[in-house]
Amino acid sequence: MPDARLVDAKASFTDFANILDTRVLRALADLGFAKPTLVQSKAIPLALENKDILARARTGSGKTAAYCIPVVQKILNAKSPSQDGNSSSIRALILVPTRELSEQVSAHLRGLLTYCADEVSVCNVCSGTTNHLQRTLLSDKPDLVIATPSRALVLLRSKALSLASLDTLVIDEADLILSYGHDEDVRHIFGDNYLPKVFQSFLMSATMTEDVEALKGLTLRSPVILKLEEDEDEAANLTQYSVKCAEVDKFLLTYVILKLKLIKGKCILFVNDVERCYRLKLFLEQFSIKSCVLNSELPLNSRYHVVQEFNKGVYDYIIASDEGVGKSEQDEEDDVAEVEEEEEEEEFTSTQRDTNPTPTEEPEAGSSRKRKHPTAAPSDDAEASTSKQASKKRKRGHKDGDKEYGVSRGVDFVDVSCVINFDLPSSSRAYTHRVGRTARAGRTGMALSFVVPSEEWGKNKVVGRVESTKKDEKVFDRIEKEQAARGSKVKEYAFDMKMVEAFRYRMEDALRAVTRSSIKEARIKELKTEILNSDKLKVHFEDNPHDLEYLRHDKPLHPTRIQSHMKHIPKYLLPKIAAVQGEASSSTTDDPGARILNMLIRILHDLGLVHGNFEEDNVLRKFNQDGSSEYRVIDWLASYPHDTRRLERTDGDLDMVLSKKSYLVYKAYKLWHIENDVDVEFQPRMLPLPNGEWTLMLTDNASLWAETVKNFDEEEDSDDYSDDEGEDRSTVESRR
Ligand SMILES: Nc1ncnc2c1ncn2[C@@H]1O[C@H](COP(=O)(O)OP(=O)(O)OP(=O)(O)O)[C@@H](O)[C@H]1O
Repeated sequence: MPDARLVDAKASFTDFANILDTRVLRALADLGFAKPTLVQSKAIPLALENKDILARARTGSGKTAAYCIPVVQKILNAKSPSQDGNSSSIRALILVPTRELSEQVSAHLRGLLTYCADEVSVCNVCSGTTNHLQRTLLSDKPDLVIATPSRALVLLRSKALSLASLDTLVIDEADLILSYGHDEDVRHIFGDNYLPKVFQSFLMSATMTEDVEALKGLTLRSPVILKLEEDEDEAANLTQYSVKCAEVDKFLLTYVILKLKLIKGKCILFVNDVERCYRLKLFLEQFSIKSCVLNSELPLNSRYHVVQEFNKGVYDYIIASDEGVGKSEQDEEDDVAEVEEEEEEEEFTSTQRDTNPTPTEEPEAGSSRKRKHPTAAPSDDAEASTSKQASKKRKRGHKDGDKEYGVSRGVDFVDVSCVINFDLPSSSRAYTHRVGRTARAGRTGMALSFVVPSEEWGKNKVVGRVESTKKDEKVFDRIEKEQAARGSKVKEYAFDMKMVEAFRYRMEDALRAVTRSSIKEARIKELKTEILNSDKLKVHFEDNPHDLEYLRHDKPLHPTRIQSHMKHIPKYLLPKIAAVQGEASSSTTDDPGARILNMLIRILHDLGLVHGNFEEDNVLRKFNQDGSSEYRVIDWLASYPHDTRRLERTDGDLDMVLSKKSYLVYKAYKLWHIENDVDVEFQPRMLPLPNGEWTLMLTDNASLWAETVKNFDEEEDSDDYSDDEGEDRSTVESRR
C-alpha cells in the first residue's frame, strides 16, 4: 500500500465503475488496490477522455497503474462488440528505459488482466526471448507492446513491429529514458514516420528535467499536466544521512554497520561499477556477511530473479551498481554548469541579451496541436542549451554491458529499510532515484551516503584511486541543494569513531585479502554461474517454478582465503551490555523478574568468559551478532519459571557449570556449522544435560544434539576444552 498521503482518501476504485470494466475492478481488488493514489485518481478519468497527460509524481506514488489501467480499459473499449473492434492490431506501446522495468510493467499488466487475458494480449519484447520468437509473437499483433526505445527501433526498422494503428503511447520514467542512451533511438522513433498522425500520449516522470521537456515537445499535444508536488511531510518518511570519510573508511563503516546489525532489515548498497560490486561482496564475505550482486553483466533472468527473491525476503543485502547512468547524468550536470558559466560570460559581454527569459511552465491549453518535429531547429536559449548538452552527450557514446540495465530507477524493491550509497552517485538525479528505493509504499526508510572529501581522494593504496568518487563533494553540494528544495535535509551522521576504530585492524586485514585478481576471478565465476542459471536451467525452472527457491544468488564466491576468525566479532570489540554493568545494583532488587533477568544477563556475560581458545567462537558473541537474540533468550527463559530454581541453585558454582555448558554449546555450534557449511540463525533453547544440569542449545538438529549429549559422559571429566577445528571435523567425519 503506498504512503497514505499519496492515496486519494476521498476516492475508491468503485467510484470508477462507470468508466472501468468490472473485470479490471475485480483484478484491482485482487491486487489489494482499494483506493487509488492521487496520481491514479487524477490521471485515469482524464486519460479515458483521451487527453494527453504529463504526470510528475514522486517515486513510489503508483504511476505504473495510473497509465496501465486506462490503457487496458481503452483496449477493452476498442474491442467491445459495440465498437466492432475485433481486428487485431498493436494499439498501445509502452516505452520504458530498462529491461528490469519492462518485466515489472508486464507483471503489473498480467495482474490487471487476470479476468480478461483472453481479450487483451501483451508482448514484452525485452523479455530475453529469442528474436525469432518475438517476431512470431508480434506477427500476431498483440494489443499492447512493452519495449525499450532501442528494442522498439530495431523491430520497427526490421518491420517486425508496426505502429500504424497505434492509439496510445506511454513513456514511463520519462526523466530517465534519454539518460539511458536512448536519445537517438527516441528521435528516430518519432522522426522516421513510424507513428500515426493522431494518438494519445502519456509521459510519466518522477522529476521534471530537460529530458522530459524535450520529450514533451516531441510527443504531447495540449497535455494536462499533473504535478503532484512533494511537501515537507511527504518527504518525512525518508531520513537521509551522509558521512564524510576516506575511501577506506567506507569499508570500515559498512563492516561495522552490517556486522553489528545497526540497520535492521533489508538494505541496498549502491556502488558505481561492476568491479566495486565484487570488491564489496568479497570484502563482506570475509566476515561471513552474505550478499547478492546486481549489475549489468548478469543475465536479465538472474537480475530479475534476484530482485524477486529480495522482495520476498530471501536476501537481506543487495550490492547494486548503476554504472552507466549516473556518469552521463554527471556529465549532463557538469554540462549545465559549463553552459551556465558560458552563458554568464556571454551575459557579461553582451548588452543585447534578453534578460527576461520566457517562463518554463506555460498554460498548455492554447498551445499548438502539432507534435514538434524532432529535428526542428532550437527556437530559444533553453533549447540551444539543451542541444549543446545533447550533442556533448551523444559524443560520449554508450557504455559496455547491457545498456538497458537499471535497478536504481523505477524498480519496485519492496520493504527496503536502508539505501547505502557506498559510492556516491555522480548526479543528484541519480541520488533521488536511488534513495527512492526505500521509504516506499508508506514505510519509513533511511539513506546513508558516503562522501569522500577531495583531500582524501586517491590516498589509499589498497583500494586505489576510485575515479567515480573524485567529484563527490561537488555532487554532494548539488544533492543537498536539490533535497533542500524538496524540503528535505541530508543530516551528517556521527559515528562513535572510538568504537569504530577498534574494528579497523580486521577491516584492513579483510581488505588486503580482496585483491584485484580475486575480484576478477569472482566476477568470472559469478557470471558463469548466472549464465548457467539463466540459460541451461531456464527450461527446468519454467516447468518446476518451485525449484527456483533452491537457486540462490548470495553464495560465497570464495576466490580468496577466508579467515574463519573474521566471522565473529571478538568480545572486546562488542559494545558493552548495559545490564551487565548494572548487575550489582539490580541483583539486590526485590523484583523477581528483574532478578531473573539480571542473572540471565550475567550468565550470558559469563558465557563469554570461557577458556582462552574459545575467545574467537564463543556463544555470547554469536548472540550479539543478532542484536536482539539476548533478549530472545531472556524472553524465553522468563517464560520457563522452573529454570529459575535451577539457575539459582547453580549460581554458587556458576563459573564451573557454565564453562562446561559453554563448551557443549560451542561444540554443538561448531559441529552444526562444519557439517552444514552454513551460518545458522540460532534459536536458543534450554535443554537438560544427563548430569541434571541445563544448558543452552543453539540448534534444532535433534540428532546432533543427541550426539552431543551422548559424548557428554566421556567428556565430563576431561579438562581439555581446546578449540581444535581438526578434532571437530574428524568427529563429523566419523559420524558420517
Ligand atoms: N492504489 C494502490 N493501492 C495499493 N497499492 C498500490 C496502489 N498503486 C500502486 N500501488 C503499489 O505501490 C508501489 C509503487 O507503485 P509504482 O511502482 O507504480 O510507483 P511509481 O510511481 O511508478 O514509482 P517509481 O517512480 O519509483 O517507479 C507498488 O508496489 C504498487 O503495487
